Amino acid sequence: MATSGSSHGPSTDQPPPSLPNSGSAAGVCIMSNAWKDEQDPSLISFISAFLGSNSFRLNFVSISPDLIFNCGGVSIAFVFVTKWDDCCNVGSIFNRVKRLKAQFARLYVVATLSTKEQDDSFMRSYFHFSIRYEMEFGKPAFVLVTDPEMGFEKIVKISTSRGMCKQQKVASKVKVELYLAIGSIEAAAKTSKEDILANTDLSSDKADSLSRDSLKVQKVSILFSKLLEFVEMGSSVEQNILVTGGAGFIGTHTVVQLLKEGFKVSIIDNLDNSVIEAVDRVRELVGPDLSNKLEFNLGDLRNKGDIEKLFSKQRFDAVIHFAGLKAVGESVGNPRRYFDNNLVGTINLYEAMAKYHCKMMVFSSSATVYGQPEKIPCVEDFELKAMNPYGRTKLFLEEIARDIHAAEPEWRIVLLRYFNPVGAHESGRIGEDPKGIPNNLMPYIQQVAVGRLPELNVYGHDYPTEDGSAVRDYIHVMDLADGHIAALRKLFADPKIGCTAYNLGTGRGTSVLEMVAAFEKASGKKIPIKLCPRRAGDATAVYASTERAEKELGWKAKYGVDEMCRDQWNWANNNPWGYQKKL
Ligand SMILES: O=c1ccn([C@@H]2O[C@H](COP(=O)(O)OP(=O)(O)O[C@H]3O[C@H](CO)[C@H](O)[C@H](O)[C@H]3O)[C@@H](O)[C@H]2O)c(=O)[nH]1
Repeated sequence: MATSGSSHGPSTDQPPPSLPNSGSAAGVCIMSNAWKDEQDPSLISFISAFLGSNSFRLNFVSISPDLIFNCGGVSIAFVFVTKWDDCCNVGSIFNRVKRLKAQFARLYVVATLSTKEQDDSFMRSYFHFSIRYEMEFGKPAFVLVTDPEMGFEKIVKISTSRGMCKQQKVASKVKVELYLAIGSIEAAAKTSKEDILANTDLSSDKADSLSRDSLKVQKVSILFSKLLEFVEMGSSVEQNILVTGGAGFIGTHTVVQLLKEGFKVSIIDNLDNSVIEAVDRVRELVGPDLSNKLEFNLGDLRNKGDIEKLFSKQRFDAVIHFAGLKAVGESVGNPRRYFDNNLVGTINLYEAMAKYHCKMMVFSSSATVYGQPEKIPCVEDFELKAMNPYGRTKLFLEEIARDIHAAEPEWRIVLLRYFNPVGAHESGRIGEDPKGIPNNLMPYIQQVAVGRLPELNVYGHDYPTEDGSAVRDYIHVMDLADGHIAALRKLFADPKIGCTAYNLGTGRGTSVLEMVAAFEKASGKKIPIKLCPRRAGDATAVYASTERAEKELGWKAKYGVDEMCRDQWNWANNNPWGYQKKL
């Protein structure tokens, strides 16, 4: 198409414009094959070139939304309703939206309603059908567009008014730019027609139609560049994460990382095995600005009212579910307490999540679900079995998660099977602080080192291992915390995640005696030991296959045993009595 070399006249031959800040690999745009087939091919090739020039990879696949943008692990889905016919297609539109709403936390329905009648009819239907199709106001966001080529103005306005945009400033800047852009297009369109007439012998009508075509392309290009900015803004919108048991050992370390990664966090914890001082220290570690994004709620998952209170006042994008009891020995003596806490609490949580359409969960499972593994390393698809009531709660909860997902496939659940979490935050301000005599190896060693306990009982010195003591896969709690961030990003990014288990371990086995030696080296303290018979139910050697987590979550443990012992000692040395001032 010729515009006679005009430098400012729009032309379909011009390369698509670039976004000002688009760096390399801005993200992925997935376009529905069906949607693509309904559009004019020139529009699709324009969009494709445009996205390409802005470092967006465009893939055409069969998907239910029309477009999905994924930037930085956040998926934003768009559906375009271009034909509104209130006598025929309303039910199918709302049905489709209902289905997609359950699958995408960020879904926008862009409805083109060019006449007042269509607009009125839409409003009537929206309120009429909202209960039947489980619409809540603003969820999903319906973006009503009167000028199909200028939908972005509405998108920004509506998203701003609904508080979706993190930075109002950004939204208003975009709006100003948009108005400037509209003005410049109009100016460009006029110039273009004059240029065509001045530089060619085309008729006025032909020049008119050419300039209209090119105007259309330019409008589309503006729409898309703004859509992309919106998507980028959307990806920086704070996601709100509910962390159950967030005051505990793994919880506090994960909350620090979540806040540092830009998430907003609400903790619910009954402080059964933790103290509020741990949350105060998390606040101190992240500083006042990030601390403002952390909320603590004293509550118990067994109490439905506590959960309801939480969900009814804010929307959560996902839940990381740590809350639960974890002492093997105690569970043998009091299984009902374990079933009540771990099972009932989790079932209540699922109910509230379903009611409030929050269907993404990262669940704290455990390597305990492998029982006594027949082979090592443990691979996620090994047969599962439990050895004690605590282990059974983890196994049941994994099964419950799989059943829920099988019945309602829109759920996305990641089951993280922790191996042996140890270590502490490098600051030495937060760490593990079990109540009573510790059951686990490292807290026990730590208490011997600070003089709280006289010696370590080494359970088993006749195992068929190099030094006769049992072998485990110890993992630094900060690596574990990062594993949760990776799992969360995976949940947001991958609609096909389903219900998937991942091992979080290092893939390396260390014996009890090697661990004692490493701690002695890190602390400079002698740890007196007593060789004792094997502990009932202990496996000889357990360590993880880390392949699936590496491949699918892009996560790998960074720290070795020396760093684990260094940080554990730093915590113990600075807090010999844990979070208590003194005993
Ligand atoms: O005072 C102690 C405590 C432990 N050990 C030994 O140290 C090793 C590690 O024991 P932990 O109790 O620290 O950890 P476990 O491997 O037994 O269990 C941990 O990992 C399991 C999964 O493998 C479950 O998740 C469980 O909840 C969790 O505590 C075992 O050989 C144990 O016998 C001692 O010798 N002395």
